[in-house]
Amino acid sequence: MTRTPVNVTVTGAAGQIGYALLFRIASGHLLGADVPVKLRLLEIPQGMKAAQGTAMELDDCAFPLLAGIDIFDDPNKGFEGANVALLVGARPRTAGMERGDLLSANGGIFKPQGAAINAHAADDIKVLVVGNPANTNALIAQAAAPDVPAERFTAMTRLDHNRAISQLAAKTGAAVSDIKRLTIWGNHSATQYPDIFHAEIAGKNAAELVNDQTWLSDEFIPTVAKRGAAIIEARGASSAASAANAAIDHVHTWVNGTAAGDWTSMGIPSDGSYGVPEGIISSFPVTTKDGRYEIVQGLDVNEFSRARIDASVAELVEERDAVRELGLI
Ligand SMILES: NC(=O)C1=CN([C@@H]2O[C@H](COP(=O)(O)OP(=O)(O)OC[C@H]3O[C@@H](n4cnc5c(N)ncnc54)[C@H](O)[C@@H]3O)[C@@H](O)[C@H]2O)C=CC1
Ligand SMILES: O=C([O-])CC(=O)C(=O)O
Repeated sequence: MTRTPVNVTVTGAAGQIGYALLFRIASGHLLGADVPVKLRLLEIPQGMKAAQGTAMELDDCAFPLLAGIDIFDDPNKGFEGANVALLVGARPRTAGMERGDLLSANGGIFKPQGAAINAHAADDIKVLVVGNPANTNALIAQAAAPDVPAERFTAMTRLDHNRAISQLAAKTGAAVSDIKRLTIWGNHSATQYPDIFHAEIAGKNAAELVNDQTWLSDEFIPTVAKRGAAIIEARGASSAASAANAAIDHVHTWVNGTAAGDWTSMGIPSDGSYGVPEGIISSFPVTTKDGRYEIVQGLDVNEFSRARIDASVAELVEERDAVRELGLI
């Protein structure tokens, strides 16, 4: 093992996504089978004991790539030297909580974490926000980190992307590996828009192959957009292993690149492409190479897609305005 270990900070390490995520990071799935990692686990004081228990289990796996584990309840220490930060810990919505309350509670988490990243992370820091509302939490963290290039703050829509591929494969009988160029646009919420108009199945246009507008409008889009709620209903707990898997996919693709002829979906600060207001953290089709991403340009957006992208972006604008009013950005 000759490479310098990469420092990976994971917040919410004692939570259910954390438990599904840490073992895969330590076994090399996040960055590659030849990249040693040092884990920095960040929790709140009440989560420290459980995080220590998870660290004991990580030790017990004797992962050859795991070069160390440290556990913190202070973000300034947790993000020190971080090259990759996975912001998973968040305040869940509880009964009677309004959306404003949720944004405000999460502001109390993501603002100080953004500031700690600004002050202490490595120069090449890459941030993925998983904790909900992921896009707006990413915006809050990014606004608190003015010295870090804004494009390093991303939000997770890869779970939605993977869910959409799986639903499309089930409908068409195709293998998931034959499906390319699917896009999630907008917010990681029920307004998101999974777009198959540019997707390809074994090289053929997916929308033309499916040729079923009713399925698209009444089944595919709502199934993907409301899958999180369906999992909660079925499992009695929110998606954890699939969310952890998507976080691994997001960072792995960001660092190692998209395959030729394909793209992925990431929540990223808009540069104004496709009419999405600049600065909003919205999901786009992106290609990645050498640790950088670029929005896929020049796609025709039909009327059906335009209305759905606009609706999801309008929700993001509302969330941005709400956190602005709360003084969080
Ligand atoms: N973007 C996406 O696609 C998805 C996002 N999520 C979101 O991910 C988040 C985490 O989910 P779970 O692991 O299931 O929740 P969980 O409740 O099991 O774990 C959250 C953990 O975060 C910790 N935590 C809370 N505040 C913290 C802080 N300030 N610093 C460090 N740690 C903190 C808690 O102590 C807890 O251990 C939730 O917000 C959930 O809604 C879940 C699935 C998919
Ligand atoms: O809805 C939730 O709380 C979990 C989530 O984000 C998802 O599964 O997409």
